[in-house]
Amino acid sequence: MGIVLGPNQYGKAEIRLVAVDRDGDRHGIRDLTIGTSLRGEFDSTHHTGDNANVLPTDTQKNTAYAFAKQAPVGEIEDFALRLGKHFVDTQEPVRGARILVEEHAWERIEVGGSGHDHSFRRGSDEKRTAAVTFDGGTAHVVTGLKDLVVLKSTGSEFWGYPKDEYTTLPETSDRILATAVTARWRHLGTDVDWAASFDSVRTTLLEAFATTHSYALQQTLYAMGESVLKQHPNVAEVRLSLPNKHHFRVDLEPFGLANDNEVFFAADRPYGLIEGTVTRDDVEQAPMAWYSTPEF
Ligand SMILES: O=c1[nH]c(=O)c2[nH]c(=O)[nH]c2[nH]1
Repeated sequence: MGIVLGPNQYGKAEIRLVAVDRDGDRHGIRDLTIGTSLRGEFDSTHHTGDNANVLPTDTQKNTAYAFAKQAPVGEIEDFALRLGKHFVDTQEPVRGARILVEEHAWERIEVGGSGHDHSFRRGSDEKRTAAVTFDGGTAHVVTGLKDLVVLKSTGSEFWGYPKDEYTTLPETSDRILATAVTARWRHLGTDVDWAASFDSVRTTLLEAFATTHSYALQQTLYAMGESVLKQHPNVAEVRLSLPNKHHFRVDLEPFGLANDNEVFFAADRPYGLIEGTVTRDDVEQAPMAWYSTPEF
């Protein structure tokens, strides 16, 4: 029986980078959390601790900061592509790079009816994400968003499920449906207007959530993914992770009050977790684009 090293990668996780665009009095601010992971010829360090091929994770972190100084960060997909290509193209033992970026929102503080030049407040928890994989030839770009919290106060049912001796959940034809959307979508190619594409996919996801009369969060998930693929020919597949943020109708009978779906208890855990991929059946799958992507 032999023991061998399996797939491995290494890099710096959660590099916190804030870049201020000081071009003029009206500053811009970009707030990113970046992860780098390198794959390649790293057997020696694992077997003997010979680090001749190991570009330190500290250097990887420094590279992200230096790149943010040398050129505007731009769209996070482009920034990730630049970083990934740099590591593969400049370090001979590095055969592949995976760069993860999460962008945190800041908004200008309103003063006297207009946004202040250099004072900001943190926006919502929603993050825009990019996951770029580059193997020296092909680059895969997976754009996404996280923690987009949405709720429908009606237009959601859940019934017709199997019941056994442990089932207590009452069937319902009217409930609150709420979730925090994590979605990632893989682009075909890299010649994309990332900002416009992101806005359009996000709008599509929200519209599909709002307009689908839901009999299950699973059905809503599929409708959201299908809608993105129908409206975006450049998107090959969509992966969604939807926690079912349960809202339980409070029993007000003890107080002699009817509760016509007006008062709910918002439970934070446990929650149902509905996950799925919606994909075109005529595109080549790209497992490397998703390798070790968080949530999927
Ligand atoms: O939309 C739902 N899907 C489920 O699978 C499920 N399970 C459950 O208890 N409630 C719900 N709701």
